[in-house]
Amino acid sequence: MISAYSGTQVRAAEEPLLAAGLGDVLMQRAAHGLANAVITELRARGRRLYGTRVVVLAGKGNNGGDGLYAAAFLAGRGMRTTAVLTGGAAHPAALAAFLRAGGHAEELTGETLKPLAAETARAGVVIDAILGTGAKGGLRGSAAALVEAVLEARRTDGGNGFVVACDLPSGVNADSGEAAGPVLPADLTVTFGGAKAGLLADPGADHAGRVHVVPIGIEEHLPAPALRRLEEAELSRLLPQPARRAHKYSRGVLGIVAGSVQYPGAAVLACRGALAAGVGMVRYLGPPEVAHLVRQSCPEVVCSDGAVADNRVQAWLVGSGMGPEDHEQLARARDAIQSGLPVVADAGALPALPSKLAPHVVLTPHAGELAALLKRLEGEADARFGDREAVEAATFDAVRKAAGLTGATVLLKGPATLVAIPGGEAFSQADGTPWLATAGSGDVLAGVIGALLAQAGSAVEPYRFLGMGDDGRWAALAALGAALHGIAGRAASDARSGGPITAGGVAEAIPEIWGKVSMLSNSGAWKRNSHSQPLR
Ligand SMILES: NC(=O)C1=CN([C@@H]2O[C@H](COP(=O)(O)OP(=O)(O)OC[C@H]3O[C@@H](n4cnc5c(N)ncnc54)[C@H](O)[C@@H]3O)[C@@H](O)[C@H]2O)[C@@H](O)CC1
Ligand SMILES: Nc1ncnc2c1ncn2[C@@H]1O[C@H](COP(=O)(O)OP(=O)(O)O)[C@@H](O)[C@H]1O
Ligand SMILES: [K+]
Repeated sequence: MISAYSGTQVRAAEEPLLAAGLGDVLMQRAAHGLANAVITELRARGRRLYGTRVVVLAGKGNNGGDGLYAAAFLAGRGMRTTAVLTGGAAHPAALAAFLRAGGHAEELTGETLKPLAAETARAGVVIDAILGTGAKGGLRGSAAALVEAVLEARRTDGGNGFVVACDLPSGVNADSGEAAGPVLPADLTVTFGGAKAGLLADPGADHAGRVHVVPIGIEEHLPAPALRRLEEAELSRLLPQPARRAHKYSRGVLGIVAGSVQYPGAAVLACRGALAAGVGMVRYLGPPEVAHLVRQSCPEVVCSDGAVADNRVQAWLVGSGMGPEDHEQLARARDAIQSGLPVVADAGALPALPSKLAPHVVLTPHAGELAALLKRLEGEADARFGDREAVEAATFDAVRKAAGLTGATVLLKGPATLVAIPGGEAFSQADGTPWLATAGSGDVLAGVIGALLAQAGSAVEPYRFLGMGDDGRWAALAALGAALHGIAGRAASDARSGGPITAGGVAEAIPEIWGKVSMLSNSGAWKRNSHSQPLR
């Protein structure tokens, strides 16, 4: 699991070591990790260190100090290093070390801005150490002008050096991933002590490139993370496996209220997602025309046009492919949401939610749907997240806000899919490929999460190892679904040499991904019944 922290959490964890006079030791460790990452990257690219030009953009604080110490180390290895001092001053000891090592420093001024921007754009390596966790707001003033000029020079002259962000791309908010001003996008972010939450949430995640965490000795002082990312070890532990004496009802039945005469395909794709994700049985409720199509495409599904109350299930999925005019389906969706069972509420169910929900209700909006939901809940006049762009500019805050206002678990779909419960645990999964942005892909995801909810029952124990409160399991389940969906999408594309995929293709890829991920677990996966079948 990747654990990510707010800037404040990391700074608090540094406190005891700073109080013990270890500030310079921490900085040396950070700088060393940064320099080593640069060397590893250059070697991986088949580039020589000797003579390669490095420009470090160094702010006046400790982030700039890290960058200057790292550049001093690289100068000692024969790299040609220039420091651009962006804040009118620099960390004195780090600057002295840099100059001693043979580095060359330039002050950023009105006159030097253009030539320094051109030099930065041409450099083989750029270390962005303007601002770190001490930033207030985005880049401003001459530092902002420099980054804009570098971006412009790269656009026009095509510089292709790689950019390494020191701790986080300067101007990205460590807590939220927001970026109020210009940002130099990094190929690699080397972050210290623990990943920053803003590196796992867009737009910060988009600017960060690959994220590499360098331990500096503060780790034992870190609290519970602000944001988690499940990796293979956790996924394999959390994937349900049928017990030897399982029967279809004990494995979990998912009721699906989805699709409409206008969008019948959504019902089919949701069913396919659910069937691929290990559920014991799917019951479909909807108009006869849609049920007919579902039967033809998925003969495993039991269809009816009955009422929610007449169907015994362990979880519901409602809303995919439904519009505001589908009154009968919407009435079923409301009944399902109020049943007290775990529910995925997707697409068309989102505008028709009851006012107070609980974390066992998982909402699955994309950014546009989340904006509409928040606009309704906050009131149009006060809405901070009134449109898709506003949500995309602050995804982590938006998803947390929606969880807080609704009381539900909220999953915001996107390149980094975020999941949050009210006032608590949050996850970020970025396992997919942009090819997943294809019609019907969200319906498959809703089916997958529905199937996981149906299999999870009320079990709490399997999630304890994640170190969260009990409600956090709803977020973990949703994150597990997003991860499966993302990995399956990537596998489906890889099987076509990286080419496009269809939503149906994603569903088809899920069982094999499930099998592969489960095989990684040797601790015995999640067992609902007492007689478990060992994994082979
Ligand atoms: N505390 C420590 O001893 C350690 C800190 N570390 C590094 O130090 C960084 C944090 O250092 P600082 O607290 O000095 O803060 P920064 O280096 O992030 O920011 C420095 C200063 O920039 C100014 N500033 C803030 N917002 C600005 C903006 N929007 N535009 C222009 N200037 C702005 C402020 O005066 C601020 O104090 C971390 O990100 C990490 O890289 C690491 O070296 C590990 C140890
Ligand atoms: N750029 C992207 N990179 C990776 N995954 C993406 C990207 N854009 C969208 N996705 C994923 O694709 C799915 C799209 O869902 P959604 O927008 O609901 O599609 P639809 O409504 O057509 O079913 C989500 O799982 C989302 O996380
Ligand atoms: K930085």
